[in-house]
Amino acid sequence: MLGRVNHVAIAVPDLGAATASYRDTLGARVSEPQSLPEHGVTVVFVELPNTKIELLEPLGADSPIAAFLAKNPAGGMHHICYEVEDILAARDKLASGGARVLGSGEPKTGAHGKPVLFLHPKDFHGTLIELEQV
Ligand SMILES: CC[C@H](C(=O)O)C(=O)SCCNC(=O)CCNC(=O)[C@H](O)C(C)(C)COP(=O)(O)OP(=O)(O)OC[C@H]1O[C@@H](n2cnc3c(N)ncnc32)[C@H](O)[C@@H]1OP(=O)(O)O
Ligand SMILES: [Co+2]
Repeated sequence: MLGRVNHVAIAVPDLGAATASYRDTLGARVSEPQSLPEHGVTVVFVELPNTKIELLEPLGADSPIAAFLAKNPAGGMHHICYEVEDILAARDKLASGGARVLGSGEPKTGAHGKPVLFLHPKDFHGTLIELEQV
């Protein structure tokens, strides 16, 4: 079911500072910020040879990462995104096995313009999983 790791996400309190750290201190190429109000975050992507790092900060009052940052005020690893060929088939297989698909259960369009879903961290060893159809 799982394909490549599309990205590893780090939630941060200050996207500008995190962008400068990756660009200037670590010498990485970082994309322009993307505001995603339907997801309650603003993101940038750090482009690496074999995957990406998504840096994300809360956007709006109801950001799904607000509670995470309240518990981790300096920021922290937030989720890992795996690529799948058929997100609906993956969803149905996982849900039939008892995994909790977050939100409405219907894929939403993610930062790359592709359908994405999230799986509850408590069902996967304390790790929030994002699936992205490629
Ligand atoms: C899609 C656009 C973009 C892209 O890549 O294209 C993105 O990736 S956007 C990313 C932001 N969006 C999301 O994260 C959507 C899915 N997330 C959620 O629905 C919530 O964050 C949720 C339900 C995972 C957690 O919400 P919240 O923290 O408000 O709820 P709880 O406090 O009840 O948490 C329950 C339980 O889970 C633990 N938790 C929370 N977040 C994480 C995490 N990132 N990794 C691991 N564990 C997490 C939390 O500590 C609670 O544990 P407990 O032991 O009960 O205290
Ligand atoms: Co993501």
